[in-house]
Amino acid sequence: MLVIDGLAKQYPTGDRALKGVSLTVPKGQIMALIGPSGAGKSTLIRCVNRLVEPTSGRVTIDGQEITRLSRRGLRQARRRMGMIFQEFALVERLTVMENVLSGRLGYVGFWRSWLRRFPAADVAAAFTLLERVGLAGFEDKRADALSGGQRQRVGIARALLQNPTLLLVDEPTASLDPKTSRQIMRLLRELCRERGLAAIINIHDVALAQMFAERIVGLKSGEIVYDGPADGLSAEVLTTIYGEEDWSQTIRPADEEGEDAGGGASPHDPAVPVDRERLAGLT
Ligand SMILES: Nc1ncnc2c1ncn2[C@@H]1O[C@H](COP(=O)(O)OP(=O)(O)OP(=O)(O)O)[C@@H](O)[C@H]1O
Repeated sequence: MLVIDGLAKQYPTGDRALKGVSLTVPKGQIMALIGPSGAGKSTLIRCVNRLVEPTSGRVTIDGQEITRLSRRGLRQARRRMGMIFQEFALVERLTVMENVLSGRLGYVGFWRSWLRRFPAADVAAAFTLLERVGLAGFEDKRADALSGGQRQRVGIARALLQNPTLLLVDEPTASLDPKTSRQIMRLLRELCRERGLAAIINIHDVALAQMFAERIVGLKSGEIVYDGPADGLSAEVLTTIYGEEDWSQTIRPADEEGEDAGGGASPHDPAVPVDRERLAGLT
């Protein structure tokens, strides 16, 4: 369980990005964070794992106060927080498998990771995860040869290989087409359910947030102005969050008809033969 209590962030420029945000995200809950540009969504997500240092307030995960940890303690605690970014943050010239295994860097020692020699169990777990995210057969493909949706799947597999209890997801669909965006959101929801993972997803697309998150938190100017169920997002609430607008086209019923429920890789993506022997060299 994640508990955020009175979190505030003032950047050195004077910008007050967060003004005392408090919320609790229970195990297994998917929470979408919405709000206009500059509302503080990214700052909030980054304060949870202290990529951005909060000015004041507390962040606690499963009883451990993250905001009090030393650098070393923080490094260990970050293993439990899987981070998934908009821009995928893959190492382009490395293979899919190598990118996924980099999720274990917080666990294996420096020399092992530098030499990219990972325990056999990690490699086996990475194979299983790649299969789960629909990328079986892509292990040996270079990251820069993948489509946006495939890259995001690699990012998800990498985050899950950490064995996190919480996912921090920053605009996962910002550079994806609408169908791929749905597939990625569905995959995230399924994985959270399967693993009892909590997730905070910073997302601009209100309809997608409504469709895939059970809880929506609306931020405006560093403060929570809505915290409730997805179907509570009325035109009035959206006006409070974003300002006056015609919201009738934005608010959609949570229907997913006509979607591909498999979440697998596109049939147009040629499968790549897996060189298991070469990958065995990583162990
Ligand atoms: N590194 C920084 N230095 C100074 N100010 C910053 C920094 N990062 C963010 N801010 C400011 O903090 C406020 C919140 O920014 P943040 O990026 O968290 O908002 P956001 O809701 O994620 O926006 P967007 O949806 O556009 O990504 C903004 O006023 C922004 O200008």
